[in-house]
Amino acid sequence: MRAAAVQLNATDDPDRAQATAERLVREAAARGATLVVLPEKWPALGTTAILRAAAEPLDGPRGRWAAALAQELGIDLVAGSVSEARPGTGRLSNTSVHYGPDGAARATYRKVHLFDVDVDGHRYRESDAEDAGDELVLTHTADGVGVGLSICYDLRFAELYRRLTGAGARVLAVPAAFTLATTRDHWELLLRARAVENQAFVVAANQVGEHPGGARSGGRSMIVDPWGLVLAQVPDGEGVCLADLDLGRQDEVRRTLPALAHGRPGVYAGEVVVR
Ligand SMILES: NC(=O)CC(=O)C(=O)O
Repeated sequence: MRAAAVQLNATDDPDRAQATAERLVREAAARGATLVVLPEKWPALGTTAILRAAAEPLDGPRGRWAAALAQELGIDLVAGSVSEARPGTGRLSNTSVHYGPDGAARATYRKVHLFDVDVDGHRYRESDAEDAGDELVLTHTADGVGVGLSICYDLRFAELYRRLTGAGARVLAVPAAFTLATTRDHWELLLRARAVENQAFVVAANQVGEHPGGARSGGRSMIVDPWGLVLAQVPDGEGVCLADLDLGRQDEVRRTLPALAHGRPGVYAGEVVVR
């Protein structure tokens, strides 16, 4: 199975972002990818006003575009995330949808951990406009491979990925708009840690460059294998990287270093002895 991570720079212009995403997804499919991941908030990124202006219900133009593209190319498309308008609430969700090769929406995940953080000289307050999801979601490709869905800041919460792995994830999808500063110092470290501790492939698609309002994303989209090795990485700028996910190799890693089987969740759930 060949996977791809798309890296782009979203602004206040969803049509431009869609044209870039389409070019890169088509390139990935032409190079043999059957699982493609887009970044977080791939159509538009910037101020809260920009997110609100670009927000759509999931069956809006961006959702219909993603479904049609997945169907035309015959791929599993984890369409990063979009700002989902939730009519009647005045609020948004940061929502990732997996479209199958038949164009059907197979799974929907809403970001559980909102990024309310001051970093890189910027004040991020996702909760100003967005509501957090409260469900973990494992989806399956058309070939039956378990893919755990997550979004960006979720990457810092190891428990989420452990639960997805326990439910059957072999691949962890991480669409992101990781800040420039945290991409530099934390991104690869966290992606490789999630890969090693879950003995899972990680397909991580990041935004890159500056967005209106001053936020900056660090790029370095990558695909990591269950041993923690970086299989492919996008250079600076917009682009796509691809790698073959060898599920047999993953079985071997899980068999020969059976840390997942050695876990003792019953002990972790107990009280901590404090002296
Ligand atoms: N932008 C995010 O949601 C998260 C991020 O940039 C970080 O955790 O660092």
